Order: sequence, then structure tokens, then C-alpha cells
Amino acid sequence: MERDFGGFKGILIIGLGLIGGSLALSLKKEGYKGKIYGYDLNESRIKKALELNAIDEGFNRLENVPWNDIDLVILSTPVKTFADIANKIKPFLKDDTVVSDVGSVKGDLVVKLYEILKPHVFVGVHPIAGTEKEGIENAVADLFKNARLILTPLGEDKEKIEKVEKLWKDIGSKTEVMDPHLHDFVFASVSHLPHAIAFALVDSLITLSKETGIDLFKYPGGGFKDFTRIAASSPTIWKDIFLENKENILHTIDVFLNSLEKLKDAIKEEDEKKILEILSESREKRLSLG
Ligand SMILES: NC(=O)c1ccc[n+]([C@@H]2O[C@H](COP(=O)([O-])OP(=O)(O)OC[C@H]3O[C@@H](n4cnc5c(N)ncnc54)[C@H](O)[C@@H]3O)[C@@H](O)[C@H]2O)c1
Ligand SMILES: O=C(O)C(=O)C[C@]1(C(=O)O)C=C[C@@H](O)C=C1
Repeated sequence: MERDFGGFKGILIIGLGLIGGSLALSLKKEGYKGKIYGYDLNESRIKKALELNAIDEGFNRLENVPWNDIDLVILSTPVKTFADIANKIKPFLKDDTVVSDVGSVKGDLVVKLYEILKPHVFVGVHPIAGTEKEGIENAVADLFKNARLILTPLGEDKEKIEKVEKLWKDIGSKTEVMDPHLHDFVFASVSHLPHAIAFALVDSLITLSKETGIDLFKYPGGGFKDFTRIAASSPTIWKDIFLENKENILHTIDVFLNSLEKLKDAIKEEDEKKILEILSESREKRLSLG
């Protein structure tokens, strides 16, 4: 099929961070011929995006954006800013302009965005790719190649939804449609909980270091570093994700605490059979992931 990136002629990326920047670089690298505009509150991000040739023009005031040239807007800021941005851009949008996002939370948030933005079409998107780094200075042009991408569309405008899907397919993503609330349970489990645990694990070592006066951070080997890479992620991005997907995250944390208690009890009781059972089952599951 022809690579037309959904046929969009002008794309505005709001938030020139790791993900917005990587999307702009991917589009350029894969041969997107339309114009890419960037908007960010942080002027240094705009400057960097222009230096990297990730965008054609950059703005830090919405009034200055050439709205008549834009038929797709992609929100790529922290998720708790989305509703406010949607309200602010709505008066500027052309009738047929589509709004989409890359946020890590969908659920009630995309329902809210759909309501704010209608009659414009809003298509929720979540690329399952990223790193612990932030900002366009750390953007990666191949980030979305062969990566899973979840679409959580609402409404009936199949044509516009397919255009958004085509754009991501043309930069190499493997797309899949999911109910937005199911999405939030799934990614609370496989992404948000691991981040919460990684942050909490580092916090535990801070506490133990303070309690003992021993700087435990002098000693980590590969295990601790592998396990906690994601605790170096942006606090602002993750604060917003935790709050916006609160109920699912609270539930997954409870389940995790139960698992930890189960292991703790087996260790306390020196129940070798139980310990082996827990570790073997987990190991097998982890090995099956490759
Ligand atoms: N980092 C990941 O691994 C990852 C993966 C998939 C999806 N996401 C999602 O992508 C989105 C962006 O994350 P990121 O990692 O690129 O973050 P980032 O911190 O690298 O970039 C966010 C950018 O948004 C800008 N910004 C913040 N508030 C703004 C506002 N109100 N108006 C305009 N610009 C504003 C910041 O200046 C920054 O340049 C988030 O919604 C996040 O949940 C992140
Ligand atoms: O690899 C990482 O650093 C990531 O955290 C990427 C990751 C993930 O949890 O897998 C983080 C948030 C997203 O919304 C999607 C992907």
C-alpha cells in the first residue's frame, strides 16, 4: 500500500519532548512530505527541534500557529494537560482537522477529550515505546518501528480513524484497537505498576541509606540498575499518569503488595517449597517473554 501517512498535509505536534520529537523525526526519516509544525511552552525545545530538522516551524503561542494549514494535531504533553490544551485549541481548528494524542492513559480521559473536541474527530493513540529520558534532545527516529501501538477510537468516523492509523503504520508501528477502559487496566498492570515499583524501590534504598548512614547507592550491580532504569523517568510525566489512571494503579499496587507479602511469609516461615514454587512460576513466565 502507498505510504501516504494518512494523507495529512500539515501536522501540529503539541509538546516537543521525547515522544513528540521522536514522532517528528520518524515522519521526516520515513519521507513524510507534508509540513510538521511544533508547539511547546519551552522555547529551548523549539530551538532544538528546528536544529534537528524535526519540524519546519515552531511556536510557543497558539495564536501564531498557521491553523489553516493544519489537518492533524497530536497532543504529546503530560496527560493532565490534555483537557486544558483541547479547550484552548478548539476555537482555532478547521472543521475537518483531526485531533489525536500519544498519552499513556486513555479511559475517562479520552471520553473527556472526545466531548470537549466534538464535532471534531478525536482519535486516542498510545505508542508502546519509550525510554526513561525526556525532551526532544533524547528523541529517537526509529522509536516506533515495529513497536505496538494502541488506538482507542470513539465515534463513528471510520475514515478519519483509519487515516490516523495509516500515519502510524507508515512509520512502522504495529497497530491494534482496544477499548479505552480496558487499555487503562492493561497498561496499569504492564507499565504503570512497574514504574511505581521502580520509583518505590529506589525510595526504599534512600530510606535504608538514611537509617544506617551507609550510602547504599555506591554498591549497586547490574541487577539493581536493570530493575530501576525506569525510575530515572520524568517525574512530571509519571505523576500525571499515576493520577489520571488512579483506580487501576491502586488496584494493581494492592495485588503487587499481596504477592510481596506471599513471598515475605514464605521466607519468614523458611517454606522452601513455597519459595521455589513462587520463583519458578515467575521465572517461567518471564522466560516466555523472550
Ligand atoms: N516517555 C515515554 O516512554 C512515553 C511512551 C509513550 C507515551 N508517552 C506519553 O507521551 C506524552 C509525552 O511524554 P514525553 O516522554 O515526550 O515527555 P517529555 O517531558 O519528554 O515532553 C513533554 C513536552 O511537553 C511540553 N509541555 C508540557 N506542558 C505543556 C503545555 N501545557 N503546552 C505545551 N507544551 C507543554 C514540555 O515542555 C516538553 O517539551 C505523555 O503524555 C506520555 O504519557 C510517553
Ligand atoms: O522503556 C521505557 O523506558 C518505558 O517506560 C516505555 C513505556 C513502558 O512502560 O513500556 C512507558 C510508558 C509508555 O506509555 C509506553 C512505554
